[in-house]
Amino acid sequence: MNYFNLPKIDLHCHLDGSVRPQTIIDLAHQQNLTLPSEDISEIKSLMVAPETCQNLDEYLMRFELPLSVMQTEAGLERISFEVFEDAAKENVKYLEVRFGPMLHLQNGLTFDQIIGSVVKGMKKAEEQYDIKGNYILSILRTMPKDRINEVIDAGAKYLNDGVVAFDLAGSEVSGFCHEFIPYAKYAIEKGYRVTIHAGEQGDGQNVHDAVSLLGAERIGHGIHIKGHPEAYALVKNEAVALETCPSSNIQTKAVDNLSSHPIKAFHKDGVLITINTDNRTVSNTTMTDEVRKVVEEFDLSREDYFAIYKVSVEHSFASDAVKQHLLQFAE
Ligand SMILES: O=c1[nH]cnc2c1ncn2[C@H]1C[C@H](O)[C@@H](CO)O1
Ligand SMILES: [Zn+2]
Repeated sequence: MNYFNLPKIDLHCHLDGSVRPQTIIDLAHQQNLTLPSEDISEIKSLMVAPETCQNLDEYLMRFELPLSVMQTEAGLERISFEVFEDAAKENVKYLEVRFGPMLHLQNGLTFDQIIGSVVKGMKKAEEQYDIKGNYILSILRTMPKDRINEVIDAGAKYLNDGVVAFDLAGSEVSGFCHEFIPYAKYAIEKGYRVTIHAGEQGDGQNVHDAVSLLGAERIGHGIHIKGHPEAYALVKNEAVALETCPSSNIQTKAVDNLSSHPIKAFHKDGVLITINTDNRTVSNTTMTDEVRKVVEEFDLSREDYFAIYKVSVEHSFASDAVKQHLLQFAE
């Protein structure tokens, strides 16, 4: 299989984890910021999480540097354009990018400016390349909750015009969903779709809670439904799609190595899985690499690949028209 030429869909990609190292240097100069180094390979090494991370929390420390240059409208718009450009150039046909608006308040931007800037960058890329996209607004579980509804309100202006869904991200502790029930409910009432990071560092019960308490239609990672029969059955029976990110899962120690990743076992058993990058820079990856790794490690056929592609289309938060467009690329 020619992995580069295959049509691909990425439903789980973080904006701040997918910044080009050169862009960090350019924006730091424009914004008069001092960098730890001017050398691009050193900047890259500060952004890429090592395979020897202890856990998710260590992985999450790699976002500080990119976030430092993501505090202006121009910076956000450029980075958004570039992530769609990079994906389009490797035949990603549809990309859902997520980010945490609350992480971009350091210079006094409003939520409208923050969300408006990334949507503008995405639309510019959609005009130039054969790619379609949408944004997901992530709330960081460890941050104060007092402004969550403000984020939801600000994003509502862009709903189905660049923004489609609500997510919870960041460090994962057991039972976190209980604290977020009113916020997820508010987002759903406003018209957001819901995907939640769960079962990555935390247990399978978090996945069960995300679906049953928060209304998640998709789950970020969801690895730990393995070993939790109730969560496994719920995900399978309710056709909740898992957004699997193989390279990231190894770095964060969600799995020991690729061969022990449950992705193929899930797929063979009818649990809906998708293949995604998580963070193009922090995980030092592309969709081409993620697809190659999964297909080669688990000896998937072309038919298997396109079955997964179709799950991605069906469970994307794209409009029906975009879904029809994406199905044209399927075999
Ligand atoms: O894989 C992840 N799990 C949980 N949180 C994550 C992951 N990748 C990135 N994040 C966090 C760090 C980013 O700053 C934030 C918003 O994109 O989301
Ligand atoms: Zn993620």
